[in-house]
Amino acid sequence: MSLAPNLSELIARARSDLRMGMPVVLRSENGAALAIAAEDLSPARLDDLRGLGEAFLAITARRAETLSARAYDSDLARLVLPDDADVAWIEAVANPADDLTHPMKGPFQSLRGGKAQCARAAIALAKSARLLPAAVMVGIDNAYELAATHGLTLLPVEPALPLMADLAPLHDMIHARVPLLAAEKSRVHVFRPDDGGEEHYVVEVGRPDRSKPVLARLHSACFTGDIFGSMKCDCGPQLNAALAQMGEEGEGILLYLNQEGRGIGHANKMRAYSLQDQGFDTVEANHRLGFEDDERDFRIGAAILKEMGFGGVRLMTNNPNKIARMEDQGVMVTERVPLKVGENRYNEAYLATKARKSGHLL
Ligand SMILES: Nc1nc2c(ncn2[C@@H]2O[C@H](COP(=O)(O)OP(=O)(O)OP(=O)(O)O)[C@@H](O)[C@H]2O)c(=O)[nH]1
Ligand SMILES: [Zn+2]
Repeated sequence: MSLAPNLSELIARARSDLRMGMPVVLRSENGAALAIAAEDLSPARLDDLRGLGEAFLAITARRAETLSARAYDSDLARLVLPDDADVAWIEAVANPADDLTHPMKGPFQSLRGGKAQCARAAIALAKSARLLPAAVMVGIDNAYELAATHGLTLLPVEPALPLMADLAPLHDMIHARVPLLAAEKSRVHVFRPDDGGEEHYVVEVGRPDRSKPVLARLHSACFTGDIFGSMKCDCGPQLNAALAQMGEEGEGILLYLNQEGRGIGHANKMRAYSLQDQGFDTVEANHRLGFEDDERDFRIGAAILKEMGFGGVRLMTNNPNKIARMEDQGVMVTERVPLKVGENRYNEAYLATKARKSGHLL
């Protein structure tokens, strides 16, 4: 019956359940598990979960590396919860905030041997909910009964994992004229994905010819830089400079992609900033939190450009990875237009790290 949620809707539901601190039931071919995001876990929920069996904490291999814990499942580790582990223990393992003041965490016992699919799904869901990539879990036998009794979302893991990795189709929901200071003849488009994920925005300056490469910027959201004028990065000046050049040329396409913090979300970016205050650089901070250097999905940018009818771009960027990803996805980059603005004494080390570790062009 069409009233029941389909797989993509179940994934969206599981994502928001985790975000609210609710447990979800994950069912894979070799066993089921109950999972709760490690972030904001209440003591009562932890007690209930522990009452169901041997609990463990799933973290990414990146976080395990910092903790010197064994990651037998290659991309993730499943740490056995010691008998006396409480919410504070879980917080300290999942969240690197106090790694320096309390460096002696562990030793940890990691689970090994197969059966990591549910943990993999829990971490993928936590990442897509923009939470810390860590989940408290317990293996269960009675997945259907538990989900039905407690009204929990039940997600089949084998079909869900590839669907989560796929790019959901995006649709141009609405566009309207919005005169901008930098470019009066502008329209703002709202693109919404099918999967209940983030919307993305496009500023179309003028009416660019679809048959020629268009001056384009793929800008990843940076709330602190774009809105508040943070000097920790160069995002605000880059956004303004891109719009100014499009205004001068009379046409261009600015994609404003909701991939805050290189795709880790705003709260996690602020956690990364706090680690940077402790002396870690931008890449190390991401790793300590359990993320890769860059968690953005540039397929979104290419899909929006293609949907709007553009096959080629003159891309305003210093990031060679953006160019490579556009070309992988069939959007030709005929020219790189450098965008070097906004360097200041607060962001010089950040920009130097991006050049040294992430291949950004100076
Ligand atoms: N995780 C994390 N994200 C950051 C940090 N500083 C800035 N960001 C994010 O980095 C992204 C920068 O986006 P862009 O300016 O589009 O991309 P870029 O890779 O710098 O490439 P170009 O600007 O095109 O050269 C934004 O999503 C910011 O929110 C940081 O220290 N940590
Ligand atoms: Zn920024």
